[in-house]
Amino acid sequence: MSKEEYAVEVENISKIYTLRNKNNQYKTDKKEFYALKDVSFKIKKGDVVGILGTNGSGKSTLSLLLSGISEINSGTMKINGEQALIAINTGLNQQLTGLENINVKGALMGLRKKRIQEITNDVIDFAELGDFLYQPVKKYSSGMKSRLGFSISLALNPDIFIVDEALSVGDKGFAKKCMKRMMKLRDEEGKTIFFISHSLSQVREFCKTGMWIEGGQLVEMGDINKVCDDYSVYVDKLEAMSKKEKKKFLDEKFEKRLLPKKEKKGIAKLFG
Ligand SMILES: Nc1ncnc2c1ncn2[C@@H]1O[C@H](COP(=O)(O)OP(=O)(O)OP(=O)(O)O)[C@@H](O)[C@H]1O
Repeated sequence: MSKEEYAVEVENISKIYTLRNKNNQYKTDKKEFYALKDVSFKIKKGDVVGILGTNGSGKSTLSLLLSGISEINSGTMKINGEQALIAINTGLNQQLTGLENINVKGALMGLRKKRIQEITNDVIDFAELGDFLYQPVKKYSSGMKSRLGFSISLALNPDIFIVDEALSVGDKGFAKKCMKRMMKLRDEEGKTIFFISHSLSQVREFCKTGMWIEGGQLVEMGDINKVCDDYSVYVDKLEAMSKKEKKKFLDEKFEKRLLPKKEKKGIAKLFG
């Protein structure tokens, strides 16, 4: 591991996505909005961060940025160490078998044959997929893909793990085994872990720091229990609203995420 105190330092990062308008597919009718806007934080090495937020708030967008799969539109991001994303639908080539996927990933990372063999042995041992490792991934169930993806990321042994709802599709036994392994990463190996889950009890139990993202912005960061408490109050408030009130509230919130025309021109200039 490198000497820096922080595993991740991000300052004012934004991610912009384009939305197509209803009934119209012309370019001029596209809307741009902030999936994330001006998010800043620093995470110390060895911290275990639970990312909370309602549907569409920007959690997965952040996980893709942190893992380097997606690029920021503005701001700065410094990642000190190797990182790996563990998510339901990323990183596996559907046409290749489980074993071929391991080889391709290892080769892309420039690993030696011996290291790839070690990783393969670890995956065979942890994923418990048996003969399915010789089948193309497209023949896997979603739970089996999650087993393979999780096992590959574990075997690669990065400094920073980003876990995005990966456990939600696995069976109970495998989810339990993964949690146990992740606790070991946390307690004995001092890894930095970002953990996205809609299960507040799981997040409270596993994480030290809470990060609440809402409407693409960082609302609160701090002690996990405090952030979970405040987030629960918000969710309860939202649930207590009538359907109409809720729609109005969410629409207004979304309006705030749209890029104003003036700003849009500036961004277009900067990023082509
Ligand atoms: N590739 C994309 N193109 C356009 N919009 C996108 C894309 N990916 C996500 N979005 C939008 O960006 C916003 C943030 O999505 P994101 O997936 O980060 O939310 P989330 O907090 O992970 O939600 P959930 O809890 O439902 O998984 C949403 O409005 C989503 O529709």
